[in-house]
Amino acid sequence: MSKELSRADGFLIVYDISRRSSFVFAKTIICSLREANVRMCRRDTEAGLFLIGNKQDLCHMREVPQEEAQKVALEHRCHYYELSAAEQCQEVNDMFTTIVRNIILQNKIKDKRRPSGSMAKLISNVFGKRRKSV
Ligand SMILES: Nc1nc2c(ncn2[C@@H]2O[C@H](COP(=O)(O)OP(=O)(O)OP(=O)(O)O)[C@@H](O)[C@H]2O)c(=O)[nH]1
Repeated sequence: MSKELSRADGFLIVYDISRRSSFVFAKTIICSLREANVRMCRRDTEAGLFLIGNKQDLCHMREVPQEEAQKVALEHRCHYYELSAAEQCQEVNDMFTTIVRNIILQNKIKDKRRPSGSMAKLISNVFGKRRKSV
């Protein structure tokens, strides 16, 4: 995984519910992101993954059952949404708001877990801020 990708707070992986090949590709991406987390021992600080089934308006041509996508999402600790970007503008907005809120919350939790933050606070409490010598 590149440095830029490893710093990401979250990933939105969008597939087309009427094209199974796009779902298969989405699964490949999810697996490689989670494998990278394991390789880097980042289970505690892993990025949020959001699996999104788009083109819900084409459900009469559906090739990916919702239950199957939900199962994959559950297996890989992803949040799951299904919507139509073309017809559900408000749902898309709400989804982005939820995703951003979720990432902010996760970052707060990660910050609390990070020992270096509290160690830095402890050092600054003990020694105070360095003053310039006169
Ligand atoms: N019916 C329907 N079509 C959609 C929806 N969202 C996007 N599309 C159409 O899907 C096509 C691809 O959309 P893009 O925005 O180009 O998405 P992309 O991920 O770049 O897609 P690719 O070009 O296939 O890689 C366009 O013709 C869009 O109009 C949707 O919710 N419903």
